[in-house]
Amino acid sequence: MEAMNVEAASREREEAVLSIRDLRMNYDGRYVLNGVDLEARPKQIIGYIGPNGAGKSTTIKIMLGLVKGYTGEVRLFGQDIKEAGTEYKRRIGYVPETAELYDSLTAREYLTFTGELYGLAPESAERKAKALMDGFGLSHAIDSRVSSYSKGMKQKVLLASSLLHDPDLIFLDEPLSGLDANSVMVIKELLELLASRGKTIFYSSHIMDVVEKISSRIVLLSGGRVAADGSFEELRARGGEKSLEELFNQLTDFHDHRIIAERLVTALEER
Ligand SMILES: Nc1ncnc2c1ncn2[C@@H]1O[C@H](COP(=O)(O)OP(=O)(O)OP(=O)(O)O)[C@@H](O)[C@H]1O
Repeated sequence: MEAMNVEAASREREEAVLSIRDLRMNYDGRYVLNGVDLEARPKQIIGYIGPNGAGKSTTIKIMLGLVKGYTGEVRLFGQDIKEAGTEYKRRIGYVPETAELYDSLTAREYLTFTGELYGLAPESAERKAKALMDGFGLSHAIDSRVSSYSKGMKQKVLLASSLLHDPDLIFLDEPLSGLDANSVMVIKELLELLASRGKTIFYSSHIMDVVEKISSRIVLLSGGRVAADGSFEELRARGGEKSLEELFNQLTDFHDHRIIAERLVTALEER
């Protein structure tokens, strides 16, 4: 029985697209991540939430190989990223929290360039760039410089650039930032369709009603560890019939919003 459990556990781990064990990271002696355990499988849309400064971006950047110096184990597609070389990065898409687009390029140039970096042939990269820009309602602006784009338009270009090489694992930091309500609906549908086709989507956001609606699983990072992990319904069953915003306050043990707001107003009114 024991042997079977071990076997099943190791098979489960092999199937995981992403597997993190006892991840720790400190900056200047202060532990930001202090024993994070996490696994993700194909078809999951995981909302990664937590207070400001909890270490969400740090976790994502470690998985992308952008932050070194951690301890613990990070496996993507079954391989330890410390031993994996760079090939696995072709299977990853990433939308960073702060965009670093090459503003002097047009969207067509930027997307074709990004596609080529991921190994697409130039004509295939350009065809996909055009299709994605069409899909996002930006075909009219494809030959304009990205520097002239609005915030939401830039966000769409970033989303397009993270998807055009058809990655299996997609990391999104605040993916809906700056998008209007119609665009939010398109992206939500898109993420669901991608997940249904076997992709894994791992995103972090502070917009709780969006997280509540689009995540098949919610992982809450607090105090350097995973403080809650489950579907919204599971978290709700644990915490009472509450909104995700209220559960977030409860799970991070935060109840002082009124007092803090009052202190701020008092400080503003002081002569
Ligand atoms: N390069 C760095 N050097 C020093 N400290 C850092 C560095 N990067 C991040 N930190 C610190 O690590 C902590 C976690 O930062 P991180 O950006 O991962 O948080 P987050 O959960 O993504 O926050 P937010 O929700 O505000 O985006 C913060 O206290 C931050 O100041």
